Amino acid sequence: MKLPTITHIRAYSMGGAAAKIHGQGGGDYHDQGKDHWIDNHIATPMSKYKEYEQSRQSFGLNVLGTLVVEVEASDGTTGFAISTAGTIGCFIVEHHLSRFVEGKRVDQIKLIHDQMLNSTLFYSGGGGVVINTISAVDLALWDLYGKVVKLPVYKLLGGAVRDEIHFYATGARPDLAQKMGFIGGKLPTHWSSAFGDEGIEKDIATLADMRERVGDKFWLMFDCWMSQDVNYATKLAHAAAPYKLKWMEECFPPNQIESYRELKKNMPKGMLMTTGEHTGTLEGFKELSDAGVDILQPDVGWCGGVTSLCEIAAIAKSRGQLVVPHGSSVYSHHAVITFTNTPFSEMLMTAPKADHVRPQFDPVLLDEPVPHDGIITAEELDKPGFGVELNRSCPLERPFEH
Ligand SMILES: C[C@H](O)[C@H](O)CC(=O)C(=O)O
Ligand SMILES: [Mg+2]
Repeated sequence: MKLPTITHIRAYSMGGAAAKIHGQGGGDYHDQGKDHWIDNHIATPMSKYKEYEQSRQSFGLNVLGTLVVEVEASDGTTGFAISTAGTIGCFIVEHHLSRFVEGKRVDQIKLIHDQMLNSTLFYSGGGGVVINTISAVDLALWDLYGKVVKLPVYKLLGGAVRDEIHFYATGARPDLAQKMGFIGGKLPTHWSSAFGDEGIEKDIATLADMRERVGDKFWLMFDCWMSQDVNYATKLAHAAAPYKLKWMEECFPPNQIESYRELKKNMPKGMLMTTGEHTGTLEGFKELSDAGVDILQPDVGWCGGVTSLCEIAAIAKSRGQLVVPHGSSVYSHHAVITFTNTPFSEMLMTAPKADHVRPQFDPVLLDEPVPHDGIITAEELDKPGFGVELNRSCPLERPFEH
């Protein structure tokens, strides 16, 4: 089969600081409206500042907005993907990365990926918004390739190793998630090391209440969003053990490798230590794996795309660790269904009260599959590319046409 070449790459943004409209969700899933559980006094490294304690949006968590990358092939087929990078991402795509994409054949994804990573090293710092942007391009390329050869991405990656994906839910209401068929519920912690023992007592009270509601078997986890120090995390983990907490997630910022190593030594037996959603390099994941992280949690939209996610999964596999990506919907589903070390996956509950299942990237993707009774089947993923379409009724802007 003679494959077409890529003729155009285009980058659009929605929301973020550069936009007039906020609270739309999309690729920047933290950009939600008022009174959403995801912005209600979640513990963060900024919690120590009174004025930034209540809301993550107050310190700029939704400042980037959605980036949409669209690629077009010489046969007229288009592919696209989204991530969190907004207008900054648009600039990087149109003025820098476009040179590595346009003119290549649609199957030259690994070559383009390597060129994008190496050419941006001088300003990427090995992560952050540059890697988010590269991820969106990588995902768009996989989508295009799949649409050209009329195969779902998971088949291009080697095929499914299981018939269905089982999900746990992240949100404020694990008790409701249980009723919706999920296998577990991950709660955000609301208090950080800045609040000392009182913070621990308050989060344990929430955990105890949830344990009471969901019974003994349902998984409960804590997502600590980089808000702790080793001492606090150790105390919280031990206080949570009687309530059968399954794991402690992202207690520290991504580069505090020694803190993870120390916590791993201090954890109660059987409790898992997880992290990775803010790590953007292969080297970073290797260090986390070396430190004994039990579950690596890359975000496929922030770690270099599906191409990087497969490499990260291999690092975890080589040590008998799991890789359970951070949210990211279809972009994760197509990869994890091919991984032998991803026995379950995450559904991020973007409904304001976490009381029903809403597609994670609503409203930007059309036909985004969601779990029913906590499950998505391989069959549901059987559409070319990632099997989703771009919702063109969203207010997309193209600020840097090249
Ligand atoms: C709930 C967390 O603070 C964050 O918004 C999402 C996350 O880290 C996760 O799903 O994991
Ligand atoms: Mg997390």
